[in-house]
Amino acid sequence: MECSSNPTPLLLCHPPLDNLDKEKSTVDTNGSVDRVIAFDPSALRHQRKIPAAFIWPSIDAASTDDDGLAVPAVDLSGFAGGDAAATARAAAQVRAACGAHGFFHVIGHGVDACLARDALSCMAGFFALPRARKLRGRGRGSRSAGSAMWGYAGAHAERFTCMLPWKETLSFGYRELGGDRGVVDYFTSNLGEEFESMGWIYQKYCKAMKDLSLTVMELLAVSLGVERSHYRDFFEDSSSIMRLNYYPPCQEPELTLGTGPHCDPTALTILHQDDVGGLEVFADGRWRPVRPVDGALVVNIGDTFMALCNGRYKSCLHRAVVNRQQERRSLAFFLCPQEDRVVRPPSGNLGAPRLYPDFTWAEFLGFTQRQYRVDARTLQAFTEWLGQSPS
Ligand SMILES: C=C1C[C@]23C[C@@]1(O)CC[C@H]2[C@]1(C)CCC[C@@](C)(C(=O)O)[C@H]1[C@@H]3C(=O)O
Ligand SMILES: O=C(O)CCC(=O)C(=O)O
Ligand SMILES: [Fe+2]
Repeated sequence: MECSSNPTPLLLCHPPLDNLDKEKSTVDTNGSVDRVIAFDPSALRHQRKIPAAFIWPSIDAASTDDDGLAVPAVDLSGFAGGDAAATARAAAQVRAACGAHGFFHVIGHGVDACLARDALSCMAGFFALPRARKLRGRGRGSRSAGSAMWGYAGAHAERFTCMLPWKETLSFGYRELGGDRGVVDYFTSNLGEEFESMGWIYQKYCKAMKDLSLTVMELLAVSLGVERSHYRDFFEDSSSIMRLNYYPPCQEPELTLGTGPHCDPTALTILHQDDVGGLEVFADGRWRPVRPVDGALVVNIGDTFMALCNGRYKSCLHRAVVNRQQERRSLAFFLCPQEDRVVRPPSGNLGAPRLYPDFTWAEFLGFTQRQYRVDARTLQAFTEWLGQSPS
Protein backbone atom coordinates (compact mmCIF):
# COMPACT_ATOMS: atom_id res chain seq x y z
CA MET A 1 0.00 0.00 0.00
CA GLU A 2 1.34 3.34 -1.03
CA CYS A 3 1.65 5.89 1.76
CA SER A 4 -1.58 7.84 1.79
CA SER A 5 -1.11 9.80 4.96
CA ASN A 6 2.48 10.92 5.03
CA PRO A 7 2.35 13.84 7.42
CA THR A 8 5.54 15.61 6.48
CA PRO A 9 5.42 16.73 2.85
CA LEU A 10 1.62 16.58 2.56
CA LEU A 11 1.49 18.04 -0.89
CA LEU A 12 4.17 15.76 -2.25
CA CYS A 13 2.17 12.69 -1.40
CA HIS A 14 -0.40 12.07 -4.10
CA PRO A 15 -2.12 8.71 -3.83
CA PRO A 16 -4.67 7.94 -6.54
CA LEU A 17 -8.08 9.45 -5.84
CA ASP A 18 -9.63 6.05 -5.37
CA ASN A 19 -7.40 5.02 -2.48
CA LEU A 20 -10.08 2.54 -1.41
CA ASP A 21 -9.82 0.63 -4.69
CA LYS A 22 -6.09 0.51 -4.32
CA GLU A 23 -6.50 -1.34 -1.06
CA LYS A 24 -8.95 -3.71 -2.66
CA SER A 25 -6.07 -5.00 -4.78
CA THR A 26 -5.48 -7.36 -1.88
CA VAL A 27 -8.93 -8.81 -2.42
CA ASP A 28 -8.81 -12.20 -4.12
CA THR A 29 -9.75 -12.82 -7.74
CA ASN A 30 -13.34 -13.83 -7.16
CA GLY A 31 -13.92 -10.58 -5.39
CA SER A 32 -14.15 -11.71 -1.80
CA VAL A 33 -11.78 -10.36 0.79
CA ASP A 34 -9.32 -13.16 1.42
CA ARG A 35 -7.67 -11.90 4.54
CA VAL A 36 -10.42 -10.49 6.68
CA ILE A 37 -9.14 -10.23 10.20
CA ALA A 38 -11.63 -10.87 12.95
CA PHE A 39 -10.41 -8.37 15.49
CA ASP A 40 -10.65 -10.25 18.73
CA PRO A 41 -8.36 -8.57 21.28
CA SER A 42 -8.77 -11.35 23.84
CA ALA A 43 -7.39 -13.91 21.35
CA LEU A 44 -4.75 -11.56 19.88
CA ARG A 45 -3.45 -10.90 23.37
CA HIS A 46 -1.79 -14.32 23.43
CA GLN A 47 0.24 -13.71 20.27
CA ARG A 48 3.72 -12.28 20.60
CA LYS A 49 3.44 -10.27 17.39
CA ILE A 50 0.56 -8.37 15.92
CA PRO A 51 -0.79 -9.49 12.51
CA ALA A 52 0.85 -7.78 9.53
CA ALA A 53 -2.41 -6.09 8.56
CA PHE A 54 -2.08 -3.90 11.65
CA ILE A 55 1.39 -2.63 10.86
CA TRP A 56 1.51 0.99 9.71
CA PRO A 57 4.26 2.64 7.63
CA SER A 58 6.92 4.02 9.96
CA ILE A 59 6.21 7.57 8.80
CA ASP A 60 2.63 7.31 10.10
CA ALA A 61 3.58 5.50 13.29
CA ALA A 62 6.53 7.86 13.94
CA SER A 63 7.26 8.35 17.60
CA THR A 64 5.76 11.06 19.74
CA ASP A 65 7.49 14.15 21.01
CA ASP A 66 7.27 14.60 24.79
CA ASP A 67 6.31 18.19 24.30
CA GLY A 68 2.52 18.24 24.82
CA LEU A 69 0.51 20.49 22.53
CA ALA A 70 -0.40 23.77 24.20
CA VAL A 71 -4.16 23.83 23.88
CA PRO A 72 -6.01 26.68 25.59
CA ALA A 73 -8.71 25.85 28.10
CA VAL A 74 -11.57 27.99 26.85
CA ASP A 75 -14.08 28.72 29.61
CA LEU A 76 -17.54 28.84 28.06
CA SER A 77 -19.45 29.85 31.17
CA GLY A 78 -18.93 33.61 30.77
CA PHE A 79 -19.57 33.48 27.04
CA ALA A 80 -22.83 31.54 27.49
CA GLY A 81 -23.86 34.00 30.22
CA GLY A 82 -23.34 37.01 27.92
CA ASP A 83 -20.32 38.47 29.75
CA ALA A 84 -18.56 40.75 27.24
CA ALA A 85 -15.06 40.48 28.70
CA ALA A 86 -15.29 36.69 28.99
CA THR A 87 -16.55 36.52 25.40
CA ALA A 88 -13.66 38.60 24.10
CA ARG A 89 -11.21 36.41 26.01
CA ALA A 90 -12.74 33.16 24.77
CA ALA A 91 -12.90 34.43 21.17
CA ALA A 92 -9.24 35.45 21.27
CA GLN A 93 -8.21 32.02 22.59
CA VAL A 94 -10.21 30.24 19.92
CA ARG A 95 -8.84 32.52 17.17
CA ALA A 96 -5.26 31.81 18.18
CA ALA A 97 -5.76 28.03 18.53
CA CYS A 98 -7.76 27.60 15.33
CA GLY A 99 -5.40 29.74 13.30
CA ALA A 100 -2.50 27.57 14.49
CA HIS A 101 -3.79 23.99 14.71
CA GLY A 102 -7.54 23.89 15.30
CA PHE A 103 -7.52 22.17 18.73
CA PHE A 104 -8.70 23.58 22.07
CA HIS A 105 -10.16 22.41 25.34
CA VAL A 106 -13.51 23.63 26.61
CA ILE A 107 -14.27 23.96 30.30
CA GLY A 108 -17.29 25.51 32.00
CA HIS A 109 -19.25 23.79 29.21
CA GLY A 110 -22.24 22.85 31.34
CA VAL A 111 -22.27 19.15 30.35
CA ASP A 112 -23.41 17.16 33.37
CA ALA A 113 -20.31 15.51 34.86
CA CYS A 114 -22.19 12.31 35.79
CA LEU A 115 -23.57 11.98 32.28
CA ALA A 116 -20.10 12.45 30.79
CA ARG A 117 -18.66 9.88 33.20
CA ASP A 118 -21.44 7.36 32.55
CA ALA A 119 -21.14 7.76 28.78
CA LEU A 120 -17.45 6.91 28.98
CA SER A 121 -17.79 4.05 31.44
CA CYS A 122 -20.87 2.27 30.11
CA MET A 123 -19.29 1.49 26.77
CA ALA A 124 -17.06 -1.02 28.59
CA GLY A 125 -20.05 -3.36 28.93
CA PHE A 126 -20.67 -3.29 25.21
CA PHE A 127 -17.09 -3.90 24.07
CA ALA A 128 -16.68 -6.76 26.56
CA LEU A 129 -19.49 -8.72 24.86
CA PRO A 130 -18.67 -11.73 22.68
CA ARG A 131 -17.87 -10.71 19.11
CA ALA A 132 -20.99 -12.33 17.63
CA ARG A 133 -23.14 -10.26 19.96
CA LYS A 134 -21.34 -7.03 19.12
CA LEU A 135 -21.83 -7.76 15.43
CA ARG A 136 -25.58 -7.49 15.94
CA GLY A 137 -24.91 -3.77 16.14
CA ARG A 138 -23.68 -3.72 12.55
CA GLY A 139 -24.83 -1.66 9.72
CA ARG A 140 -28.56 -0.88 9.80
CA GLY A 141 -28.34 2.89 9.37
CA SER A 142 -30.96 5.13 7.89
CA ARG A 143 -28.71 7.01 5.50
CA SER A 144 -27.21 5.17 2.59
CA ALA A 145 -23.99 7.18 2.19
CA GLY A 146 -22.79 6.36 5.65
CA SER A 147 -24.45 3.02 6.18
CA ALA A 148 -21.14 1.13 5.92
CA MET A 149 -19.91 2.96 8.97
CA TRP A 150 -22.89 2.56 11.28
CA GLY A 151 -22.82 0.05 14.07
CA TYR A 152 -20.00 -2.06 15.44
CA ALA A 153 -16.65 -2.36 13.67
CA GLY A 154 -13.63 -4.39 14.77
CA ALA A 155 -10.55 -2.65 13.35
CA HIS A 156 -12.59 -1.75 10.21
CA ALA A 157 -11.52 -5.17 8.94
CA GLU A 158 -14.66 -5.43 6.79
CA ARG A 159 -13.73 -2.23 4.96
CA PHE A 160 -9.96 -2.29 4.70
CA THR A 161 -7.29 -4.93 4.34
CA CYS A 162 -4.14 -3.16 5.45
CA MET A 163 -3.08 -0.49 7.96
CA LEU A 164 -5.91 -1.60 10.20
CA PRO A 165 -6.52 0.52 13.29
CA TRP A 166 -6.07 -1.17 16.67
CA LYS A 167 -9.56 -0.34 17.89
CA GLU A 168 -13.18 -1.31 18.02
CA THR A 169 -15.89 1.25 17.41
CA LEU A 170 -19.63 1.64 17.74
CA SER A 171 -21.06 4.39 15.55
CA PHE A 172 -24.57 5.73 15.14
CA GLY A 173 -26.25 8.79 13.71
CA TYR A 174 -27.83 11.54 15.77
CA ARG A 175 -30.41 14.01 14.65
CA GLU A 176 -32.73 15.73 17.03
CA LEU A 177 -35.51 16.33 14.58
CA GLY A 178 -37.84 13.40 14.12
CA GLY A 179 -38.10 12.33 17.71
CA ASP A 180 -36.32 12.43 21.01
CA ARG A 181 -35.53 8.73 21.29
CA GLY A 182 -33.80 7.92 17.99
CA VAL A 183 -30.64 6.76 19.77
CA VAL A 184 -32.59 4.61 22.24
CA ASP A 185 -34.42 3.00 19.32
CA TYR A 186 -31.13 2.36 17.59
CA PHE A 187 -29.81 0.51 20.67
CA THR A 188 -32.94 -1.54 21.32
CA SER A 189 -33.65 -2.48 17.71
CA ASN A 190 -30.05 -3.31 16.78
CA LEU A 191 -28.63 -4.63 20.03
CA GLY A 192 -31.63 -5.76 22.05
CA GLU A 193 -34.11 -4.46 24.62
CA GLU A 194 -31.55 -4.90 27.39
CA PHE A 195 -29.60 -2.01 25.85
CA GLU A 196 -32.36 0.50 26.49
CA SER A 197 -30.73 2.14 29.51
CA MET A 198 -27.42 2.43 27.68
CA GLY A 199 -29.37 3.94 24.77
CA TRP A 200 -30.78 6.61 27.09
CA ILE A 201 -27.32 7.57 28.28
CA TYR A 202 -26.18 8.18 24.70
CA GLN A 203 -29.49 9.83 23.81
CA LYS A 204 -28.85 12.41 26.55
CA TYR A 205 -25.15 12.62 25.83
CA CYS A 206 -25.76 13.34 22.12
CA LYS A 207 -28.26 16.06 23.00
CA ALA A 208 -25.68 17.63 25.35
CA MET A 209 -23.03 17.44 22.59
CA LYS A 210 -25.38 18.96 20.03
CA ASP A 211 -26.17 21.89 22.35
CA LEU A 212 -22.51 22.36 23.17
CA SER A 213 -21.51 22.23 19.51
CA LEU A 214 -24.01 25.00 18.70
CA THR A 215 -22.55 27.14 21.49
CA VAL A 216 -19.08 26.54 20.08
CA MET A 217 -20.39 27.48 16.62
CA GLU A 218 -21.55 30.82 18.04
CA LEU A 219 -18.15 31.38 19.59
CA LEU A 220 -16.41 30.49 16.32
CA ALA A 221 -18.62 33.03 14.51
CA VAL A 222 -17.78 35.74 17.04
CA SER A 223 -14.09 34.90 16.77
CA LEU A 224 -14.21 35.18 12.97
CA GLY A 225 -16.20 38.40 12.95
CA VAL A 226 -19.16 36.63 11.31
CA GLU A 227 -22.72 37.34 12.41
CA ARG A 228 -23.09 35.52 15.75
CA SER A 229 -25.92 33.18 14.79
CA HIS A 230 -24.66 32.36 11.29
CA TYR A 231 -23.09 28.95 11.96
CA ARG A 232 -25.51 28.09 14.76
CA ASP A 233 -28.41 28.49 12.31
CA PHE A 234 -26.54 26.47 9.69
CA PHE A 235 -26.14 23.53 12.09
CA GLU A 236 -29.49 23.76 13.88
CA ASP A 237 -30.89 20.85 11.80
CA SER A 238 -27.55 19.03 11.64
CA SER A 239 -27.21 15.27 11.37
CA SER A 240 -24.27 14.19 13.42
CA ILE A 241 -22.28 11.05 14.10
CA MET A 242 -21.56 9.62 17.54
CA ARG A 243 -18.68 7.20 17.84
CA LEU A 244 -17.53 5.12 20.80
CA ASN A 245 -13.85 4.19 20.49
CA TYR A 246 -12.33 1.31 22.43
CA TYR A 247 -8.56 0.85 22.13
CA PRO A 248 -7.34 -2.42 23.68
CA PRO A 249 -3.77 -2.70 24.99
CA CYS A 250 -1.34 -3.78 22.27
CA GLN A 251 1.82 -5.90 22.50
CA GLU A 252 3.63 -3.90 19.77
CA PRO A 253 2.22 -0.39 20.10
CA GLU A 254 5.10 1.24 18.24
CA LEU A 255 4.14 -0.61 15.02
CA THR A 256 0.48 0.23 14.87
CA LEU A 257 -2.04 3.00 15.53
CA GLY A 258 -5.41 3.17 17.23
CA THR A 259 -6.61 5.71 14.69
CA GLY A 260 -4.40 6.55 11.74
CA PRO A 261 -3.29 10.09 10.81
CA HIS A 262 -6.26 12.03 9.47
CA CYS A 263 -8.11 15.30 9.43
CA ASP A 264 -11.76 14.93 10.41
CA PRO A 265 -13.91 15.45 7.31
CA THR A 266 -16.78 16.58 9.55
CA ALA A 267 -17.36 20.15 10.78
CA LEU A 268 -16.49 20.01 14.47
CA THR A 269 -15.45 17.19 16.78
CA ILE A 270 -16.02 17.11 20.52
CA LEU A 271 -13.84 14.40 22.04
CA HIS A 272 -14.21 13.08 25.56
CA GLN A 273 -11.15 11.00 26.32
CA ASP A 274 -10.46 9.03 29.47
CA ASP A 275 -7.33 9.69 31.53
CA VAL A 276 -5.03 7.29 29.66
CA GLY A 277 -3.91 9.60 26.85
CA GLY A 278 -3.27 8.72 23.22
CA LEU A 279 -4.58 11.60 21.12
CA GLU A 280 -1.79 13.32 19.19
CA VAL A 281 -1.70 16.30 16.87
CA PHE A 282 0.85 16.90 14.13
CA ALA A 283 2.06 20.42 14.86
CA ASP A 284 5.37 22.15 14.20
CA GLY A 285 6.58 19.10 12.30
CA ARG A 286 6.12 16.54 15.10
CA TRP A 287 3.51 14.41 16.82
CA ARG A 288 2.51 16.04 20.09
CA PRO A 289 0.16 14.60 22.70
CA VAL A 290 -3.02 16.36 23.77
CA ARG A 291 -2.94 15.34 27.43
CA PRO A 292 -6.26 14.58 29.10
CA VAL A 293 -7.51 17.31 31.43
CA ASP A 294 -10.10 16.28 33.98
CA GLY A 295 -13.50 17.81 33.19
CA ALA A 296 -12.37 19.31 29.89
CA LEU A 297 -13.54 18.25 26.44
CA VAL A 298 -11.30 18.43 23.38
CA VAL A 299 -12.73 20.38 20.45
CA ASN A 300 -11.27 20.41 16.96
CA ILE A 301 -12.15 21.92 13.63
CA GLY A 302 -12.84 19.50 10.78
CA ASP A 303 -12.53 19.90 7.01
CA THR A 304 -16.16 20.95 6.59
CA PHE A 305 -15.71 23.88 8.95
CA MET A 306 -12.43 24.75 7.27
CA ALA A 307 -14.45 25.06 4.04
CA LEU A 308 -17.19 27.04 5.84
CA CYS A 309 -14.64 29.63 6.97
CA ASN A 310 -12.73 29.56 3.69
CA GLY A 311 -9.57 28.17 5.26
CA ARG A 312 -9.22 30.76 8.04
CA TYR A 313 -9.27 28.02 10.64
CA LYS A 314 -7.33 24.78 10.34
CA SER A 315 -8.50 21.21 10.26
CA CYS A 316 -5.37 19.62 11.64
CA LEU A 317 -3.77 16.23 11.22
CA HIS A 318 -4.16 13.98 14.27
CA ARG A 319 -4.06 10.31 15.28
CA ALA A 320 -4.51 8.09 18.33
CA VAL A 321 -1.70 5.86 19.58
CA VAL A 322 -2.14 2.75 21.70
CA ASN A 323 -0.01 1.39 24.51
CA ARG A 324 1.17 -1.88 26.01
CA GLN A 325 -0.52 -1.74 29.40
CA GLN A 326 -3.80 0.05 29.36
CA GLU A 327 -7.01 0.01 27.41
CA ARG A 328 -8.28 3.42 26.41
CA ARG A 329 -11.75 4.78 25.68
CA SER A 330 -12.89 7.91 23.92
CA LEU A 331 -16.19 9.34 22.72
CA ALA A 332 -16.23 11.39 19.55
CA PHE A 333 -19.22 13.52 18.59
CA PHE A 334 -18.87 14.67 14.99
CA LEU A 335 -21.06 17.63 14.10
CA CYS A 336 -22.13 17.40 10.43
CA PRO A 337 -24.43 19.59 8.35
CA GLN A 338 -27.84 18.36 7.29
CA GLU A 339 -27.12 16.17 4.22
CA ASP A 340 -28.36 18.48 1.44
CA ARG A 341 -27.22 21.79 2.86
CA VAL A 342 -24.65 23.51 0.67
CA VAL A 343 -21.31 24.08 2.39
CA ARG A 344 -20.00 27.53 1.47
CA PRO A 345 -18.48 30.37 3.50
CA PRO A 346 -20.64 33.37 4.37
CA SER A 347 -20.38 36.23 1.92
CA GLY A 348 -18.36 39.21 3.09
CA ASN A 349 -14.69 39.49 3.87
CA LEU A 350 -14.35 35.76 4.69
CA GLY A 351 -15.72 34.65 1.37
CA ALA A 352 -13.18 35.60 -1.30
CA PRO A 353 -11.21 34.30 -3.06
CA ARG A 354 -12.85 30.89 -2.59
CA LEU A 355 -10.50 28.09 -1.59
CA TYR A 356 -13.00 25.24 -1.90
CA PRO A 357 -15.97 24.59 -4.17
CA ASP A 358 -19.57 24.31 -2.96
CA PHE A 359 -20.46 20.81 -1.81
CA THR A 360 -23.03 19.03 0.31
CA TRP A 361 -22.26 16.86 3.33
CA ALA A 362 -23.97 13.93 1.56
CA GLU A 363 -21.40 14.22 -1.24
CA PHE A 364 -18.45 14.55 1.11
CA LEU A 365 -19.56 11.72 3.40
CA GLY A 366 -20.23 9.49 0.37
CA PHE A 367 -16.71 10.25 -0.87
CA THR A 368 -15.21 9.12 2.45
CA GLN A 369 -17.23 5.91 2.52
CA ARG A 370 -17.13 4.87 -1.14
CA GLN A 371 -14.17 6.55 -2.79
CA TYR A 372 -11.47 7.45 -0.36
CA ARG A 373 -10.17 6.29 3.00
CA VAL A 374 -9.98 9.37 5.21
CA ASP A 375 -6.41 10.57 5.71
CA ALA A 376 -4.38 13.77 5.76
CA ARG A 377 -5.59 15.10 2.42
CA THR A 378 -9.22 14.09 2.18
CA LEU A 379 -10.57 17.58 1.49
CA GLN A 380 -7.98 18.19 -1.18
CA ALA A 381 -8.70 14.83 -2.84
CA PHE A 382 -12.44 15.51 -2.64
CA THR A 383 -11.99 18.94 -4.25
CA GLU A 384 -10.01 17.36 -7.10
CA TRP A 385 -12.61 14.62 -7.45
CA LEU A 386 -15.46 17.15 -7.62
CA GLY A 387 -13.55 18.98 -10.33
CA GLN A 388 -13.40 15.77 -12.36
CA SER A 389 -17.02 14.68 -11.83
CA PRO A 390 -19.40 15.30 -14.76
CA SER A 391 -21.55 17.69 -12.65
C1 LIG B 1 -17.05 10.82 8.44
C2 LIG B 1 -16.23 10.06 9.14
C3 LIG B 1 -15.25 9.13 8.57
C4 LIG B 1 -14.49 8.61 9.79
C5 LIG B 1 -15.58 8.64 10.85
C6 LIG B 1 -16.16 10.00 10.62
O1 LIG B 1 -17.38 10.11 11.26
C7 LIG B 1 -15.19 11.06 11.13
C8 LIG B 1 -13.70 10.71 11.03
C9 LIG B 1 -13.31 9.55 10.11
C10 LIG B 1 -12.19 8.62 10.64
C11 LIG B 1 -12.32 8.39 12.14
C12 LIG B 1 -10.77 9.16 10.37
C13 LIG B 1 -9.70 8.07 10.54
C14 LIG B 1 -9.97 6.91 9.62
C15 LIG B 1 -11.35 6.27 9.86
C16 LIG B 1 -11.59 5.18 8.84
C17 LIG B 1 -11.30 5.55 11.24
O2 LIG B 1 -10.20 5.14 11.67
O3 LIG B 1 -12.32 5.33 11.85
C18 LIG B 1 -12.39 7.41 9.73
C19 LIG B 1 -13.86 7.22 9.76
C20 LIG B 1 -14.55 6.30 8.79
O4 LIG B 1 -15.31 5.50 9.31
O5 LIG B 1 -14.40 6.40 7.54
O1 LIG C 1 -9.65 8.60 20.16
C1 LIG C 1 -9.03 9.63 19.91
O2 LIG C 1 -8.29 10.18 20.72
C2 LIG C 1 -9.15 10.29 18.56
C3 LIG C 1 -10.13 9.65 17.63
C4 LIG C 1 -10.31 10.44 16.38
O3 LIG C 1 -9.51 11.26 16.02
C5 LIG C 1 -11.52 10.21 15.57
O4 LIG C 1 -12.29 9.27 15.88
O5 LIG C 1 -11.70 10.97 14.58
FE1 LIG D 1 -10.34 12.50 14.36
